[in-house]
Amino acid sequence: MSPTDNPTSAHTFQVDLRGLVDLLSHHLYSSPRVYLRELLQNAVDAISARRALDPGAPARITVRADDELSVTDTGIGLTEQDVHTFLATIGRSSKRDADGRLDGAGLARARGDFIGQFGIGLLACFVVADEITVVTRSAATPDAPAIEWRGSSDGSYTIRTLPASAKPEPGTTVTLVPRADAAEWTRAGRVLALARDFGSLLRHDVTVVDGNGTEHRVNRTPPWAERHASPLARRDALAEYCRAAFDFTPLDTIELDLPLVGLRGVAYVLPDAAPPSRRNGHRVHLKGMLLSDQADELLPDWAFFVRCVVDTDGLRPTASREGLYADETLAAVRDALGARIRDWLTGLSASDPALLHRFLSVHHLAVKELARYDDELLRMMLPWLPFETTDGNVTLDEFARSHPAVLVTRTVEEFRQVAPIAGAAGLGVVNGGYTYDHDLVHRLPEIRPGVSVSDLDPGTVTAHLDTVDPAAELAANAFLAIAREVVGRFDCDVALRSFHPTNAPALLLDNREARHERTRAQLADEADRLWADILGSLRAEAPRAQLVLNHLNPLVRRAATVTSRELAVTAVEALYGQAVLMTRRPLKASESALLNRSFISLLDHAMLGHEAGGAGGSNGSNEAGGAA
Ligand SMILES: Nc1ncnc2c1ncn2[C@@H]1O[C@H](COP(=O)(O)OP(=O)(O)OP(=O)(O)O)[C@@H](O)[C@H]1O
Repeated sequence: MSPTDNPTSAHTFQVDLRGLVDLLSHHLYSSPRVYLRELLQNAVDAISARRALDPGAPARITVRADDELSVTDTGIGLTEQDVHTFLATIGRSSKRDADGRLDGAGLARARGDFIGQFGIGLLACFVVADEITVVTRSAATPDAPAIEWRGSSDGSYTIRTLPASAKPEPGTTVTLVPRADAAEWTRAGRVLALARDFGSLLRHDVTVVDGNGTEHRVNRTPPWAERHASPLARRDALAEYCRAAFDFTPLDTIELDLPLVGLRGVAYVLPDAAPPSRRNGHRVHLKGMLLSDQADELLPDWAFFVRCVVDTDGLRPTASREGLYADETLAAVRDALGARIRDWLTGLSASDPALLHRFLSVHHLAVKELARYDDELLRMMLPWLPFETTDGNVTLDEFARSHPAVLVTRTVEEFRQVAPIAGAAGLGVVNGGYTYDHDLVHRLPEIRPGVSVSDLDPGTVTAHLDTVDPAAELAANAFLAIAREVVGRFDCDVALRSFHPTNAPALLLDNREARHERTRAQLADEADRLWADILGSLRAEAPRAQLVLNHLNPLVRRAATVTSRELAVTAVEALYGQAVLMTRRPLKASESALLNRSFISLLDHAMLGHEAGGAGGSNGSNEAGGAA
């Protein structure tokens, strides 16, 4: 059989409109409410098209909400041919060039002048109504008659010519009668709220007329596009807009202006701490029409502390028109807005440090968390973040100016114990015990190359404490020997130094590595052969802990001259025990036993002394005893 015996025939796709509307309403649009946005948008586009021909043409949109809903515009209108070509052909739009392609000049034109571009918007009306009526008269072809088109959700439509008197002026009225299950979307109150939400920044007059004939103005010029009597009045007007749109009073307002994409608006700084995980919805308007109030892709993630409202001509909507299309333009806009907010932050340090501090007092934890992963933010903010230091609560920059060798503790306890003494000895210590702080302080040299940062270790502190004079050291020698013997059992050295505050008798310098090394060594001693070898091979020369006795402290001076060995041992145990307690680290069993023992001995000694004193004698008998 030859191919000609079986001829091919051409067919056209059939579209099941009900299926398409179902698809749109369940999968493309988030809610039936979008029907009003599509109607307003078509009206705006029609006015833009008419004004391109006649710049003085009227520009009014009137929404009537009664038993039925209608939207009337003074736009370009349609001829019968236009109705067949554009209105009744799904996917066809007058807002692209004749070739109708979604690229090249046609798309550029659609994006430049109009909000719509896909040719599916009108279908959104079928989400709330089974029939749409369009009465229209063309402004481009003034002698063309007025046309009435009735489209049904089953895919059929009728068209008829009307007498000129039925529509004396050019423009279009779209009317729909809601289905019973969708009536709530076309009630006057709801329509006004929707119109204000979607259309508050539309650039042509929009009015909603309710069932009583009362007119409600929908849109206004945004405060950033208005002139104000003074910068303060401008700021107030912007803040007022924030209260109305977002329901909070901003800490500050940052004006946004990117002429290349026709974008203007404001970033509002949140007055309360927001977890960075909570992404802020920004309000994005496209040629005045609200595209989304949840657009989180407009700003870089780190800018979680602002909420924006912007109106732009240059960004693309997705087909649902509820989000921004992710293209290079959006990426460039995000970078540019990020740069603007960063400029605000850095500018604040010079122009309004008080505000910067207010900002950081609210957002510093979140800023710190992000700065660990975001190098840019780290560079920008680290010098400004408040840290607890031996100079009080200061920024790292301030701190590093007086202490180019920054020391940082690993725990809050270490800081509490060492800071007063290290501070008095002229050392600069930062509390690295709070979440993120230790990591962040260590990154300071990346942005301040002259600064060094190291973890606080016992040797550094001891080296900065004043040595005592040799004669005093010699006089205390016997006591120090007993002290070394007692605390040596805890892998601890003893040193005698002079330091402030004088009411601190002793300081236990101990760091985590040293503690871990000692625990490991202890395990090695207790372990069986195999494990002892393995643990032994890991042995490192870790610094021992150090008990530094304060020669300026009267109690220590007295203890150093005690002649009774027993009392000297008790004194060392008590001093060591108290110093361990001051570190606030958990006590080992042997340390608890030592504390108990020293407490009981001291009590015993005090009572003995009391009795001896009460009997008129001395406590010399005890000093003579001596054996431990
Ligand atoms: N109020 C109106 N005045 C004049 N023409 C209109 C009006 N409403 C719709 N049209 C015509 O009908 C066409 C289809 O409208 P529809 O809303 O379906 O798509 P669109 O606005 O072109 O694109 P989109 O799907 O992106 O909204 C429009 O391109 C326009 O030519």
